[in-house]
Amino acid sequence: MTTWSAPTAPAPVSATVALPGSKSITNRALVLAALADGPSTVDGTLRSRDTDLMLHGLAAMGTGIDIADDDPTRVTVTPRPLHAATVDCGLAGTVMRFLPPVAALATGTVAFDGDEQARSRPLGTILDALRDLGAEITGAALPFTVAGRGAVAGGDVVIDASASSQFVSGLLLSGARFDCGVRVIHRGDPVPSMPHVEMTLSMLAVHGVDVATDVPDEWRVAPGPIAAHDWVIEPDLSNASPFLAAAAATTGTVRVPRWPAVTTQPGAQFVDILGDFGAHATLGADGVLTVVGTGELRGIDADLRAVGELTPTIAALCALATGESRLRGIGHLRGHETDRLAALVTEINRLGGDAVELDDGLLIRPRPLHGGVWESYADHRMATAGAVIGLCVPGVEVVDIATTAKTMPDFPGMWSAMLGAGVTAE
Ligand SMILES: O=C(O)C1=C[C@@H](OP(=O)(O)O)[C@@H](O)[C@H](O)C1
Ligand SMILES: C=C(OP(=O)(O)O)C(=O)O
Repeated sequence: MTTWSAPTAPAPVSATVALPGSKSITNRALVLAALADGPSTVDGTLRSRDTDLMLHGLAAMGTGIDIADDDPTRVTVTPRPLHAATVDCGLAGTVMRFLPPVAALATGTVAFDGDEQARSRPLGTILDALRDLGAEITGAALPFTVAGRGAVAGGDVVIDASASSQFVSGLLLSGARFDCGVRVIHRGDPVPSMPHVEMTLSMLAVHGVDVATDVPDEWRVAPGPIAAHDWVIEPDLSNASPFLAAAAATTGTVRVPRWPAVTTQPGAQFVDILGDFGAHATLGADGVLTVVGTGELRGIDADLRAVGELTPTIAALCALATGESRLRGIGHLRGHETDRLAALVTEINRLGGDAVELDDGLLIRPRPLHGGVWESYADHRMATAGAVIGLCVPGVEVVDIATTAKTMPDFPGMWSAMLGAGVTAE
């Protein structure tokens, strides 16, 4: 077992942190570009495990993928007829939910598999939906195959997307290329991560796809071409969260450049959540977000259904806070990279904390923490949550810090750079 000694912050952090591109925007841009009516260039492409799996999956099915020699984040995508392939999804929800509808448009059988841990992530909903829409699919989870026939009838489909918004996004991203388009009707508990559905809708609109959203929990994608579009990818605001949390946790200052004034990324909502903890944030006219820790770290009561992927960072701050916190609306996190509710409770409590798993969330009470092993469960956000706690608690040993490469190419390097010369590794 290799562990990473999380560095404590000997002084308040003071740093400017430039984040690589958004995972969610990158993987949508790549799918839309592959299905478009001409070549598109994606600038600022996130190059990480999840996005490289998307690049490889699309390339395996026949899409032209050209990476600029002088800039690995500049990718030109040329749509070509899609054919039989093998696709590795790793542990990436966006790959396992966005590519099966693309594969159904291919001519030939596309075989999907992924990490052992990915085989238990919820997937049946979108595979059943594709069957209802005319695709031929074997299996209900990874591994499975899609016998593409070069076309999908499309039409109406009723799904329960309460386990993941990606079921909706996956169907909408390819829906314009189905013969009849697609009408997705959600029936069930509320769809989580709705900003990610908004992200899908706004990116489809940029590609000229007509989607009607006048009926709640229903999305109608008109059939038709997807226009090519050159993208410049925003920085990943969810991956900004551990760095911004560092400012709040150490009474420091962290600046993130290129913070978008308007965005569908759920990470933008972390700014208000930091305010609830007691930190101050300002967005300058130059696009730099500055978060300043005030020394106060209150407990919070928050419904995180819309921003579930921020939970590990938020729970780390809750474990360091002076008051009780209650995090709600996140039962679906049990189907993320790992069961994040169980993982957070186990790891916070192993360090001496007081975390309790609730039906739909977490209750975290203040209790002094001590050093110890922090398991990451192959979950990039569990690993970065351990780093946040380690800023204030000497002796935190994070297992498999390399798993952060799922969505960040060099988290340990960026973390050290943020801490600068004053770093002490315990
Ligand atoms: O569509 C997307 O890019 C994502 C949607 C969300 O998934 P869930 O709706 O499964 O939470 C989010 O948690 C994930 O990190 C990325
Ligand atoms: C839930 C997440 O990822 P995925 O896209 O694999 O679902 C996440 O990044 O927090």
